[in-house]
Amino acid sequence: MAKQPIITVKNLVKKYGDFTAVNDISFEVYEGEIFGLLGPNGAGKTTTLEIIETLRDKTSGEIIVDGFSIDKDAGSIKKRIGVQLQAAGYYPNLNLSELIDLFSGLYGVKVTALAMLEKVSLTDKAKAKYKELSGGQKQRFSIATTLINNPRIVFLDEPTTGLDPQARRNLWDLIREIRDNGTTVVITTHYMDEAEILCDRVAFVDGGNIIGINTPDNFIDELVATGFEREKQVKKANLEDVFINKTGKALREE
Ligand SMILES: Nc1ncnc2c1ncn2[C@@H]1O[C@H](COP(=O)(O)OP(=O)(O)OP(=O)(O)O)[C@@H](O)[C@H]1O
Repeated sequence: MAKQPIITVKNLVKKYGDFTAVNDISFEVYEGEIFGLLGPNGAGKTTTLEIIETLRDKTSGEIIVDGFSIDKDAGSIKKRIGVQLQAAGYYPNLNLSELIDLFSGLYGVKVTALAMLEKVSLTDKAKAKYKELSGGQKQRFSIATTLINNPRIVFLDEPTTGLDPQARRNLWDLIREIRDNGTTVVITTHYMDEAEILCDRVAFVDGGNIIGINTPDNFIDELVATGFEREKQVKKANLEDVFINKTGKALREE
């Protein structure tokens, strides 16, 4: 079946004064995939995401999200996407359940707070405040808030930064589940192991340019075909394998 683009970015440019942060990039995200934007600090990933999310103005270019043009119909795009809020948006006196109720009210949709928390395995924290959560729980809660309006696409900006190996794996499972339930996922990450395992396709961004888009497998095969060979790994496991082996796969956040 032909892949259907759900996001089309054409010749996107973003300048901050004289500085060009995004330099005429074009790419498509296909419906139902996990698409990764990878690149060093300052490459332009967050700027690109926030323009697609309608949170930042572009300098020029064209963006279509789920059939809607960002120039003509940003409101329809907002309704169809899920975006992680900055932690500052989580009113400190409300518990998780109350926060979900508040957000669903703002979106004008009816959801059951416990059902949303169930999706991210946080029902036992329904009465807890955001600040009382561990790093992994905070990320899971933040992902739950992106799902409230039953979006067609969710955007996750470095969702696993700072998490321990168990929480990271748990979040990968959650992100795959979101994709398998029919929601397209756009993610940024600095972890290449994560992108290789999780993303269906990735784009490398550097200095405001896209320097390649492909599946992780094809990228690796292309490099190997040039004669590249990684230094031989003499050991069959690494320290992370030891960590997981000794501490188990279960989440340690209670
Ligand atoms: N509001 C702004 N005003 C001026 N320059 C900005 C602004 N926002 C971002 N930039 C610059 O644009 C460039 C791209 O920033 P951006 O945050 O998009 O990078 P990034 O790829 O997401 O980086 P990171 O991996 O560090 O999050 C950087 O050089 C940054 O300093």
